[in-house]
Amino acid sequence: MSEQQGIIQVTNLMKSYGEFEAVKGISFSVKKGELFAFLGTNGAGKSTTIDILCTLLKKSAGEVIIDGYKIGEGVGNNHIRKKIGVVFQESVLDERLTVFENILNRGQFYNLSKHQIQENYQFVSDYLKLDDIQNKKYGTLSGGQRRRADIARAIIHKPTILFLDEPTTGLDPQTRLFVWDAIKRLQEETNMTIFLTTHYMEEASVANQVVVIKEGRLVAEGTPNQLKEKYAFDSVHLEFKHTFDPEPWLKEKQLSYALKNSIYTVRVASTLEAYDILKKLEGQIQSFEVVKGSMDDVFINIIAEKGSVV
Ligand SMILES: Nc1ncnc2c1ncn2[C@@H]1O[C@H](COP(=O)(O)OP(=O)(O)OP(=O)(O)O)[C@@H](O)[C@H]1O
Repeated sequence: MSEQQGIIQVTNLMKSYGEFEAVKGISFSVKKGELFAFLGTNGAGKSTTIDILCTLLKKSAGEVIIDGYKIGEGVGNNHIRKKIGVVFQESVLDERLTVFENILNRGQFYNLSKHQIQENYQFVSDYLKLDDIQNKKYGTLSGGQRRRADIARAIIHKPTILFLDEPTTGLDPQTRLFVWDAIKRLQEETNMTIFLTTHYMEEASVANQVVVIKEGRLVAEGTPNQLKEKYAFDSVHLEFKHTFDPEPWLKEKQLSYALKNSIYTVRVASTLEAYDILKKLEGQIQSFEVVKGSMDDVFINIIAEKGSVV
């Protein structure tokens, strides 16, 4: 496998559930060591795709190559399973066992020696800070503690690729930051490839590569910056004094705008252009806010089929 080819290569992947086509021929590639964000609305086909990439679900058509091995052919699936770790939306740990016992079991599943499991346990405990929960039964843990244990279990065999299906959904902001920090450290310090689905756009904004799918089709891909350039824009939100009607002025200046709840959202090429508008309309403005284009805009605009909101 060359660096160019990518550690994950998906070509024209399709999956049908009976008559229903959940994944309709998607192609993309993930480079080794990158943080890859796989985005889409609910029901877009993200979990279906992840389940296929993790060898848990059979594809209907197309080709998937992971770490040089084809899914569904020869020893491909066995090889792939040893190379990947998976954190599902739903937990798969045993509620009656402690965190340590759960992780130990998983290590034995991979035929790791006792010594190797101990060594790897230190490694995962360092990243997920397991000391305070390792002797607690999984069933008694809070949501955030469970997530730490889930990720620890998924990486006890030090996989090359870690699949994370919405790893931070439902966590409080502080726990979310902790889990996110552990994921980023794993990527940066161990060169683990991270394949992530998330509904949090601030997480996607630090990915190396982003792919967006909609109704089973790939609708956009690129780096966060490339996508922001294409689908997001800076804007200035303006509320005017009641005595002033801004529409003739905005039209004369050929500015693109939208009006909602008496707030005008005016699209600008840069925050400097916003400054220029504010200066020109000084005296007529009740309040204002200058807003930088974000990954949220990117997502909303892509999903709305490139329709811009102003
Ligand atoms: N076992 C199944 N049988 C029939 N349809 C299914 C099955 N699993 C998923 N689907 C359908 O396939 C589509 C894609 O589902 P999938 O769970 O892959 O979406 P998703 O992008 O992961 O959504 P979410 O963000 O809500 O997790 C949905 O319309 C879903 O209802």
